[in-house]
Amino acid sequence: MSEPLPEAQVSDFLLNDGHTIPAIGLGTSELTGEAGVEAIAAGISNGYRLLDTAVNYDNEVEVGQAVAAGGVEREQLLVSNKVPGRHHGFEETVASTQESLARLGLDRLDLHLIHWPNPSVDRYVDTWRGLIDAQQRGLVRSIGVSNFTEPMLERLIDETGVTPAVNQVELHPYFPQPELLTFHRALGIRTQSWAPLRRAGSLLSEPVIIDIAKRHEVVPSEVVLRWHHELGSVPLPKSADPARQLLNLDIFDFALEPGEVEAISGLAQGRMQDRDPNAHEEM
Ligand SMILES: NC(=O)C1=CN([C@@H]2O[C@H](COP(=O)(O)OP(=O)(O)OC[C@H]3O[C@@H](n4cnc5c(N)ncnc54)[C@H](OP(=O)(O)O)[C@@H]3O)[C@@H](O)[C@H]2O)C=CC1
Ligand SMILES: O=C(O)C(=O)[C@@H](O)[C@H](O)C(=O)CO
Repeated sequence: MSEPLPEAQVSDFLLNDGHTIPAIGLGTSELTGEAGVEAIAAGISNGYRLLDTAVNYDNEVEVGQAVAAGGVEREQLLVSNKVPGRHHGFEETVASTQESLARLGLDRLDLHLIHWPNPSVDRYVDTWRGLIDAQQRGLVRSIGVSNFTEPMLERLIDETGVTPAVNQVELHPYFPQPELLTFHRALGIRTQSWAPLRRAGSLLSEPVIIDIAKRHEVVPSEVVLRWHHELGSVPLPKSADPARQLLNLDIFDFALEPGEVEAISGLAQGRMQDRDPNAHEEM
């Protein structure tokens, strides 16, 4: 097993609720079974202190086992989960959170998100009230959302008075979402990036990214993940491979010039797939 990074190399961001969050996390979708436990435990050993999961990843048990076996104090780890669409509703959300804690073998989630707004169902405000209640009961430390648009965020705040700490959204150089990030900054909402490497397809072969990587003597994936950091977002790269997990963590010993950040954002071409939250819904 590779040597874990010194703690100092994974900096933290402040959330609007006064808590902090690591500046990078390990995405865990598709990390299931024994191999999933090993990959997530390797991530913890390699230095990840934020684990991103979801009820719908069917790996809460594996995440819990990795946390138990990862060799790091529980208080040093942030476990982040997501409420699925089929559990939307006030009572349903509280019950869902308690069931998740049982599967994870934890007494608290550090961050809990509404996974998708599902606007046609129109229960995301009730679900948000459920997360507020779960937080007040001490079941969850920080609460947030995922795949929410500006109007949806405004509605949550107008109707409940509670601003999400986080909005986790599809974000990568092909889909830089500058307006949404500006909106988040104005409201003090921390952005998290899902698919931050856009699943490591053509993005890592883009000439502009290769050139910037050569200039900084790093590799393209490090440039892309540093781009997220420069934008103030928390990328959640998923990797089952311990060497690539370590590589993805190694983004805190160089910085991109503003012109480089702008050039990378200039690769914008659209969403990765039909995941517009105004239309795409998941139960
Ligand atoms: N809130 C939401 O609706 C969503 C949340 N998410 C979250 O975001 C996480 C990350 O998103 P995901 O869709 O997995 O996509 P990513 O952009 O993280 O890409 C993951 C893919 O890239 C490969 N990879 C990882 N690191 C490298 C590297 N350094 N060089 C080359 N290839 C690499 C991985 O392969 P390998 O494992 O072999 O390294 C994997 O195939 C998810 O795991 C999940 O936690 C994702 C989608 C939606
Ligand atoms: O992985 C997640 O969290 C999801 O919500 C997925 O369903 C995601 O939207 C997806 O399917 C990406 O291909």
